[in-house]
Amino acid sequence: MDRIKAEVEGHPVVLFMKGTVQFPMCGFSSRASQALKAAGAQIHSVNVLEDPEIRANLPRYSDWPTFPQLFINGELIGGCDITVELFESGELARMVTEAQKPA
Ligand SMILES: N[C@@H](CCC(=O)N[C@@H](CS)C(=O)NCC(=O)O)C(=O)O
Repeated sequence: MDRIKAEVEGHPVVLFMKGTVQFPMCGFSSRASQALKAAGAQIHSVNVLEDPEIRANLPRYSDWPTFPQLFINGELIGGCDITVELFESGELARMVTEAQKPA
């Protein structure tokens, strides 16, 4: 739980996914990472397939059962469907721009 907290609080845009942004291992993770990239996000990704402990505990931390999971500024935004919807409405670009603004 401490490691998950450190990840989500250590970067403005965090995507827990299956595989990597370059080599996604699941269609949902692929779509979410593509939408984030298109929205201009600098994605900090965590490959849950390589980290069974995070894979097992993240759903309890976030109260969200599946992957991918997107966090912006430490807050759960949702999975693939929500990420793509936010991208299509233009809201995702606004959110990542705001989150990545230098302090
Ligand atoms: N509707 C979901 C779809 C995500 C989904 O169904 N993910 C599955 C397949 S990758 C999952 O995480 N299953 C549980 C697991 O693999 O631990 C979304 O918007 O993210």
